[in-house]
This record gives sequence, structure tokens and C-alpha cells, in this order.
Amino acid sequence: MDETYLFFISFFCLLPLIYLVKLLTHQKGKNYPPSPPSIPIIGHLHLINGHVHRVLQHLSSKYGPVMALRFGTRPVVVITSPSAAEECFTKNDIVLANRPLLLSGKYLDYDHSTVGAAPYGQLWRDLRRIMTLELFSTARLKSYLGVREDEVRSLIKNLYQDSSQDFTKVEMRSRIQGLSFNIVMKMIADKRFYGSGIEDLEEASRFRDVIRDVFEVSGASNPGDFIPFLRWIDFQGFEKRLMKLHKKCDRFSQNLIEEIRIKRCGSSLDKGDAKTFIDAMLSLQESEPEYYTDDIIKGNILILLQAGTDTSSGTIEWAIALLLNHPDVLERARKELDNYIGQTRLVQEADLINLPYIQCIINETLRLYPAGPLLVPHEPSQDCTIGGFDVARGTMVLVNAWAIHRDPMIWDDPLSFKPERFEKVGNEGYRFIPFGMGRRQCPGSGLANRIMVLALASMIQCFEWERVGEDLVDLSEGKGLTMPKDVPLEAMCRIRRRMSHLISVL
Ligand code: HEM
Repeated sequence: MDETYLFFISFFCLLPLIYLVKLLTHQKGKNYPPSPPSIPIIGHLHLINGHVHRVLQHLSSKYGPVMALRFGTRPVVVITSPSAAEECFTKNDIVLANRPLLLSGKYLDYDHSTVGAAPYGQLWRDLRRIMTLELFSTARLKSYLGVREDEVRSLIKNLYQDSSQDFTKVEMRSRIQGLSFNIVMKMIADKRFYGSGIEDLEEASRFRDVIRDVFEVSGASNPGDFIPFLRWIDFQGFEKRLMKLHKKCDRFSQNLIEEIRIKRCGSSLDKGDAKTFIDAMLSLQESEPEYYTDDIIKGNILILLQAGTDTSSGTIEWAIALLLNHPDVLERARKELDNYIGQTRLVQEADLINLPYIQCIINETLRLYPAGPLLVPHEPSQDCTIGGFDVARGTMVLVNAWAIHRDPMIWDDPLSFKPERFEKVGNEGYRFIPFGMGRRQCPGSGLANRIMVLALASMIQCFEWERVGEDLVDLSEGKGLTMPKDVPLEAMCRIRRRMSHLISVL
């Protein structure tokens, strides 16, 4: 028999034994979290069939709020209680501020050099500081107010053009996606890629396709991240797909950078009055070209588009779907708007502070349908303890926000949509964590909130809404990183008669 063949046969027969010995020696003297029985080599991967947050919720109900799993060779710990989550983001916050290095991060995050994928260290701190300063600070959010209000008006105008005095069926997903995409894109590169007034329609359509592919690939889990052998043979051609996508994304974001470079040549912008995120990064590049390379800028353009678009638009879509199934809640929201603003002017962002019930609707939507059901994976940079259990350095830590938000021990009647529950309590602590907590929590939460509340308030103020048929809107969750609604939302929409004089002049 061929010697190589013999070698492979004995290697694969020995693997379970090596695995067992490693497991037993590793566990000696340690208090690891409870864990379901596992299978050699694949660990618990065979249990993950269906929506991961749901499977993990089911397992945690048996094995407890701090549970250990093994995805192939990768140890995983799943957190499913507010107190354990609190421990993660207070006592262990620095240790857990690290991210696991996954294959997608090599290509889509330019070797893990984006704010979302970078390990906890100097680069991450610098990027986070730049983004806070240039995009998310109160002053910056104020300076982009016009962009948000213009884009919301453009959505209202677009709905107005497609609706009439009678109820008309409208498709909602692409319109709402266009809204959040345009807002983030204006902040990054002063460009719009959806709706009217676009200079290069073909470029816009190609760019939208590329971003859709990025979402698809980042949403798919790659078995090679868990079983190294599959990575060596590029199982299912995942790495090839990533390489191809990287090339496409790279071309587009490089073009965006070049356009801004050309514009900057003819203007006297300096660091202080940077207009866009790319402007700010190019200013920094001028003083530190080796550090703020084009690759760093391109990766961070992509992460902002990924993290900032489908999350907010998906939440708005869920909120409208929930309102269609709960006309009483919709009616109360409309009354709040009519009482405070009336029908003589359009709602503005400055009004939002006086619309607490609409904010409650957004919170309740985020509770039931958080756009990051498992947050983003964390990885301890050194051994630590959570809930009295040992968690080894290099373990992937998943916080199941979706399950915490639906825990009947924590929430009264947790599966029902009741926005008023957010009226009573002020500080929700670690039982409501749609944006995560601690150092790596979402830096875009303030921006997202403004977009979501203003868009929802404007749509309720200007139109009447009904379901397409008698049946309730289907609320099944689809596949994807941001837990989108499975079936894109359609609704019946009619202009509110007393608002049409305001909308027709937009
Ligand atoms: C409904 C809207 C949104 C939700 C629910 C959401 C949720 C989250 C969550 C759960 C995380 C991970 C937190 C963790 O690691 O524990 C995150 C990270 C992040 N989000 Fe958001 N997000 C939203 C909107 C936005 C927007 C509008 C932007 C920017 C335009 C943004 C930018 C980011 C970035 C850059 C990170 C990575 C932060 C880091 O690793 O340091 N997000 N977001």
C-alpha cells in the first residue's frame, strides 16, 4: 500500500484520540462552563442547524447562562444572562475587547485593519477616535443634520409619487435601504447611490450589487474558520469568493478615494473642516502616509457601509411590520405626532425629544429584533473568569442579546410587542443591549437612533398604513448577519389628506 495513503489513514484514525487527550489535559484543575456532549473534530457544529441565536438559546436553557461549546477546533463560550453580560463588559471589558481573526477579516477588513475587526490595540484606538471625532460626535452629528433630513424627505417624496388618494401597495425594503445607504455614503464620500439626482447610474447600481455580495459573504459562516483542514482545501471555494469580492470592493472604494483626492487638490480644505470621512482620513494620510494607507481607508469605508446601513434599515422595516400588525400602537404614535406637531409642518429631528412613544417603538423593535442578535464575536486576550467559570484566552465569546431580550425571567410577557414597557423604566442596564456595551459597543448608535426615529415619525405623520391583506404580516427571520425580515415588506399606503399640501412641494 502506498505510504502516503497509510500516513493519512493513521492520521485521521488518531485524530479523535489526540482530541480526547487534549480535552482531558486541558480541563484538569479548571472550572470550565457546562457543555453539551460533543463529537470529535467537529465539536458541537452538528447542533448548529437553523438560526444560530435560536439554537444557542435552546442549548443555554439546558446548560445555563454561561455555556461552553466547541466549533471544530475553536472553543466558544455563549453568554445568555444580563449579569454575565455585565461581567463581560465591566470587569473583563479590556480583556474581551479583542476580536477573533476570521478569514473574512483577511479580505473584507484588509487584514483585520478596520475598526470593527482590528484586535484591541493602538490601531483600533486610533480608528475609533477618528470615527468618533469625524462622524459620531455631537458636533459632527449636528453638521450632518441636513443630510439626514434631506434623505428622509426624499423617501417621503418617493412614497408620495408611488401612492395616491387611495391605498396603494408599496414595496418598502429597497426604499428604506436607500435611505440609510445614502446617509452613510454622504458622510463618507459626499455621494448618493439610490434615488434621483445620481450622476452615474451604472456605477451606483454596480456598487449596490457589490455591497449586497459583501453582506451575503459576511453573513455566511465559513467552516474553514473552525476546522483548519477545510481551510487548507478551501472547502466550498469560500476563500476564492472572498478574494474576488475583495478585488471588486477594492476597485470601488479606491475610486471613491481618488475622486475626493482630485476634489481636494482644487480646494483649501484642511483637517479642521474635513467634509467627509474620506477627507478626514486623507488629511491624516498627508502627515502619516505609512500609517494611514489607502488600504486602511478602503477597509474602513467598507466596514462603515456594512455596519451602518442594513442595521438601521432592517430595524425600520421590522418596526413598520410590527406596527401593521398592531394598529392600536400605530394609532397612538400618530396621536403623539398630531398632538405635538399637528399637520401644518413636517416633523424635524429637533422634535424627536418630544416624541417619546415613537422612541419606545424603536426600542421595542430592537428588543425583539436586534440587528446584531449575537453582537459581534469577542475574544479574550488572556484567561479570565465569567460567572465563576474559567474562560481561556482565544475562546470565541458570543453574547446572545436576542435571547436576553426575550428571557421571561427578565421581561414581562417577552414575546409581545409592547412599546409602552420602555415608558416605565429608564436605565435598562444589561438586559437591553442591541448596540452592545463596553469599549467595543456600537459607535453609530446615536446616528442610527436619529435616522430610525425620524424616518418612522415622518412615515407615520405623512401616510396612513395598512396590511396588504387580512393576514398578519409574516415576521419570520431571514438569513444574514443583521437578522433581516425573511420576506421583504410590502404595505398599503395612502397619503394623509391634510398632509398632501406639505408633501407635494417637497
Ligand atoms: C440599528 C442600528 C445598529 C445596531 C443595532 C448596531 C449594533 C451593533 C453591535 C451589536 C455592534 C457590536 C458590539 C460588540 O462588539 O459588542 C456594533 C458595532 C459597530 N457598529 Fe453598529 N449598529 C447599528 C448601527 C450602526 C451605524 C449607523 C454605524 C455607522 C455608520 C455603526 C457602526 C458600527 C461599527 C464601526 C462597529 C464596530 C465597533 C468596534 O468594533 O469597535 N453601527 N454595532
